[in-house]
Amino acid sequence: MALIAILPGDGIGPEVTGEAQRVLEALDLDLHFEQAPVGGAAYRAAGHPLPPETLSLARRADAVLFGAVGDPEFDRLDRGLRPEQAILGLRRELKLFANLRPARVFPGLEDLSALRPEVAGAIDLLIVRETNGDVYFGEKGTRVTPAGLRQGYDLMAYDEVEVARIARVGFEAARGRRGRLCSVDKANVLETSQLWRDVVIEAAADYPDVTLSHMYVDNAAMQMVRSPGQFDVIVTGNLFGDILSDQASMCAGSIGMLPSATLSADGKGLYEPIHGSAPDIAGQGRANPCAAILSAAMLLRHSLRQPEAADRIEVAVIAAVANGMRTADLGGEASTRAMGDAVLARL
Ligand SMILES: NC(=O)c1ccc[n+]([C@@H]2O[C@H](COP(=O)([O-])OP(=O)(O)OC[C@H]3O[C@@H](n4cnc5c(N)ncnc54)[C@H](O)[C@@H]3O)[C@@H](O)[C@H]2O)c1
Ligand SMILES: CC(C)[C@H](C(=O)O)[C@@H](O)C(=O)O
Ligand SMILES: [Mg+2]
Repeated sequence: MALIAILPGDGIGPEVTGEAQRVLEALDLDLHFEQAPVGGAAYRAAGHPLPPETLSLARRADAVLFGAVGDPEFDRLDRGLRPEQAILGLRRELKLFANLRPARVFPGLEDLSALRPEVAGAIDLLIVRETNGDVYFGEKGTRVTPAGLRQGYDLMAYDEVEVARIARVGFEAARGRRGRLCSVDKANVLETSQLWRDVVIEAAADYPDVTLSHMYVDNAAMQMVRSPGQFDVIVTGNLFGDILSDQASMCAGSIGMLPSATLSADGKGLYEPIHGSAPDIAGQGRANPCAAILSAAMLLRHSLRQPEAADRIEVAVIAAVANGMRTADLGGEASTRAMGDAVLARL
């Protein structure tokens, strides 16, 4: 029996993970679920966004299904106590450094893509985002400059081991797809990126079958809109990957459709939609649960080694959407629950 930790979090997190759990339960796979609070919900209940009990459940579990964290009520809290610290803490504590964010247009959603119609169908890419380093985890704080000005700072840093291991994830992913890896950096300006580029080139020696290219992040953002079909796998740092993946979601149609897996070297995995807690629609039953449901499929594929079950979920989501099931973000009026029902009906 496999233990799945369900960490619903805030806002629409519980709404979308609820549907993802229903889908997992329907597959009859001998899974056991344990739930724990995280983010603002955990701060409210236990005074900390990532309480020790929640972290220890995540450690014990075979995989973690995560909703979203973030609550405007806590926006003025100290950084260390903000709900968002919970997801950063989980990524760091469980050494989840490799965040996989696939983006493709689902059949029937081509019209929703922010791209020109002639290129909308071409987007089918995987962003491999590093999630243990970069400005997210460098030294940070506020201080007063000699001129008496308040100053905030966040150190951007990557060491060669961190870059080499995410590069390898990118090369391996490209090898299993169309054989093209684009490393996205800002090597014309940043020391971090120059090291990044050197280390990626060194790693390429082990992957002669993969075609490696390099692109500055500003150009990459533009190229993704101009000609998305040129990208197969993108490997990039924490901050650039965060931004590019939200952009990729709208190229594909909606942020409500993009799942993710965040993996460690020892096979641990946390699975979550790329979107946040969406306070503007929370509690209304209007959120699209597809990203969470597709994250559950990634959980089956990567952590539980159940590719057939993962395929079943993905096929069911594709069929539900192709048959016209539309939540508000997809231009329709279906509720979160109705979308979950439609997927369940097609499993
Ligand atoms: N991994 C995470 O837990 C995560 C990710 C991103 C943002 N956040 C947090 O979430 C909070 C809100 O952030 P934000 O508003 O910048 O981003 P967001 O992704 O929560 O929402 C952006 C927009 O997309 C819409 N949206 C998002 N998910 C949707 C879905 N499943 N169905 C339909 N519409 C959807 C929202 O309604 C909103 O208009 C913040 O506290 C932020 O820090 C958390
Ligand atoms: C909530 C925030 C810390 C998080 C990130 O920046 O990694 C989110 O935007 C994401 O994409 O998972
Ligand atoms: Mg993000």
